[in-house]
Amino acid sequence: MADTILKLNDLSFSFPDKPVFSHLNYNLTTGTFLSIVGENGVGKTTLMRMVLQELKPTSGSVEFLPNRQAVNVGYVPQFRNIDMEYPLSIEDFVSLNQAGFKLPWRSREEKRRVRQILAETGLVDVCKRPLGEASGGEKQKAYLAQALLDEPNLLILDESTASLDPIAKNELLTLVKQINQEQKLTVIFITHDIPLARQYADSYLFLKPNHYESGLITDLTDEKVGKMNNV
Ligand SMILES: Nc1ncnc2c1ncn2[C@@H]1O[C@H](COP(=O)(O)OP(=O)(O)OP(=O)(O)O)[C@@H](O)[C@H]1O
Repeated sequence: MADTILKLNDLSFSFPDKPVFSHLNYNLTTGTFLSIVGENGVGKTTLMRMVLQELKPTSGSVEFLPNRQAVNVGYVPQFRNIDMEYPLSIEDFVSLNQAGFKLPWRSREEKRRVRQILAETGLVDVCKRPLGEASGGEKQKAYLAQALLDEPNLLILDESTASLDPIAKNELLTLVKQINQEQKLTVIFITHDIPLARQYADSYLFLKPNHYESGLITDLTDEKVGKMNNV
């Protein structure tokens, strides 16, 4: 039987003035590309904040398997524009996630690892460019590379493709899908874009206020999306 990396056990969460979701149960299998979908404000980011252990469940639990230490979570945020004057190059920005990062005293091994990640993410040719001058797609790849440098086995993409053009969206997700398949990296992709989820994900978790549904992405038909939107 396939291994589970993350379990949501009867998970409920409320802010003091707002219940967000209740009694959520989900088993995430190692190596799955899961898409979490649902309208604005339904609680997708709140759920990820619990996985990142920034928020504590009101009841229930988030369980990492086989144990907390075995799961290294990487996080790629939503696209944020970076000031043109931002001083670091793409390479130095990616290196920020390296333990003991001290420019320019990185060890040979640390430099080799950064080079390897830059190659994996297709950033070698632009790595000396100031991050502020990079395109939107290159900036998101730099965030991805930064997250991958720490060798996560669970990667969260939190609306990371929102506001990218279709070519950059597909480039980023093709790259993530390739790493997901080659290295069995488990991926949680939060998005509003159901066609994009269908193109790349294996499974879905659809959140609605007081309701959720999950399954294989092939079962997320237009009819089901319509039904979910009317719940
Ligand atoms: N710190 C907070 N205090 C109170 N309410 C909050 C707080 N943070 C978020 N909320 C509310 O909790 C609900 C869930 O927010 P969340 O950001 O998780 O939704 P989301 O599904 O990620 O939305 P979006 O797709 O717009 O990013 C929203 O109604 C939001 O306004």
